[in-house]
Amino acid sequence: MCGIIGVIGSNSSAVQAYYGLNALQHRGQEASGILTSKNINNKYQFSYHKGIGLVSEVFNDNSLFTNELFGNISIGHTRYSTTGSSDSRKNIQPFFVQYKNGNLAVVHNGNITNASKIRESLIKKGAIFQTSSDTEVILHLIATSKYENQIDQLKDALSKLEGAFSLIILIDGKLIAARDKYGFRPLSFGRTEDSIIITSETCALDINSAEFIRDVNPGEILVFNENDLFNPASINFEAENKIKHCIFEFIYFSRPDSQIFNINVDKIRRKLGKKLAEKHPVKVDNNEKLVVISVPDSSNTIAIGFQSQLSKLGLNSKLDIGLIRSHYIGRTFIAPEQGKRELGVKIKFNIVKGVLENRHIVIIDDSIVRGTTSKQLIKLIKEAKPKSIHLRIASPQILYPCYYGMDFPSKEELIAYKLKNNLDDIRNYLEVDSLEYLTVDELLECVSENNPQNFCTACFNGNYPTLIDNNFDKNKYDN
Ligand SMILES: O=P(O)(O)OC[C@H]1O[C@H](OP(=O)(O)OP(=O)(O)O)[C@H](O)[C@@H]1O
Ligand SMILES: NC(=O)CC[C@H](N)C(=O)O
Ligand code: SF4
Ligand SMILES: [Mg+2]
Repeated sequence: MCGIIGVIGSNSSAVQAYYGLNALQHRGQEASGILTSKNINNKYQFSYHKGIGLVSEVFNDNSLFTNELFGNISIGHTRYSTTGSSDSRKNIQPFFVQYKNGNLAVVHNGNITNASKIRESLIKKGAIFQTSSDTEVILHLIATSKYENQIDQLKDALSKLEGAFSLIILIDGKLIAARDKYGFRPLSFGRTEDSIIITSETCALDINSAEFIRDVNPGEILVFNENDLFNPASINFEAENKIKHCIFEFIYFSRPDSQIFNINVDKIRRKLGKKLAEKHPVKVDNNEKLVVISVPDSSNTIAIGFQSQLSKLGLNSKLDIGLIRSHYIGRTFIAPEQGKRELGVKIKFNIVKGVLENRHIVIIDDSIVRGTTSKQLIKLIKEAKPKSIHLRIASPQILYPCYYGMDFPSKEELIAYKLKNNLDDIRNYLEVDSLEYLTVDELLECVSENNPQNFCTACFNGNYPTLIDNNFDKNKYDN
């Protein structure tokens, strides 16, 4: 998914980008970078700093902001790799080049499904690629466009891309936001007194005390000029928009304090929990008290909704904290290798024995992807000897790969696919007393204030909104 941010206007733009990237850390934990443009004697110059690791690890020296990153336009990125190796420094964004019209830099959230085709046709014409990432084709397409004007070049380039892209582009004196016609990934912008901030999630506006203005529309290019900051030019580069927001942004990716696709994430997570309890409640013999526990952090709000709905249904329950999560371990699902994910889950959670022992427990999680988290957690919870363990999942079974910015590229990795979507087999594998998921329809009912047709649900039902590359290989261009 990745987190992106762009700031134009203030001379502390890089510091604002840094604060924003910290707020977006949950969207990518592998690498991060900030690039700043400064105008020295009427000449624009880029300076940048990037590295492998968390934002706080990469930017651990304050003097970077006073000595290097001090211009009035900055862009930043925190990476969760989907195309191109995660541990290769060359794939760390922002990417930048100098070309016939000046300096050009980009940060990207999403995954371009025809990147391989474009790359190979450019290579045939003599292009030299520096990275193994899909994002690099954007720079090539802009630089090789037949148009003179930079906005025309950009329109030309973007209309050749397929798949998911929320972009922030920095050219001399301008900051540009653009979003694919489906609006797969979020992108919005806001303002402070003297700057404009464009970002993946509104939590990065809040951390900068910026006021939200609106989302960048699907198929829109928005151009902010340093000389007229608050009057951006809006250009549509696609005649027709077929909106397909990623519904997984609500389920897991985004932070609950963000507003994405014009809805508060927190509100949808609560609804998911309520719907789950309404359609798939847990009933215990003699209405004995059921202890509802969430798998922190992504399911905390879902568990609140679940328990409040159980109470409404007259079912005896209480919400409690049965799992303690180490905050020194990040998100495990988005770790790039299975070994790291397994180790991550193992060292991330501890149980609160007194809460679980001799109780009926329902564990609430937002999703089961590879099954790494639930398998290990249930084993751990059993050490506390509960009376029974039930599992409720606030999304449908994930049966198909995502090609739009989430890294589960092969079906064979997905536990529901491996077990042929047989609920009993999954329940037996996880060793729980009962297991239920939300259905796709139930999930869509939770986003009904937006048009449910406007959401991508391909990883649950295989209805991909675009052509996909069945031979996709994340590491195709890695050595
Ligand atoms: O079935 P799996 O392949 O294990 O993936 C699903 C799990 O991973 C995610 O949590 P994660 O630990 O990434 O993030 P969180 O701490 O924000 O919940 C998600 O919330 C599930 O708990
Ligand atoms: N998850 C993302 O948004 C990834 C961006 C880009 N495709 C990369 O792999 O770096
Ligand atoms: S396939 Fe799933 S994760 Fe990917 S964009 Fe669609 S809903 Fe989101
Ligand atoms: Mg989780």
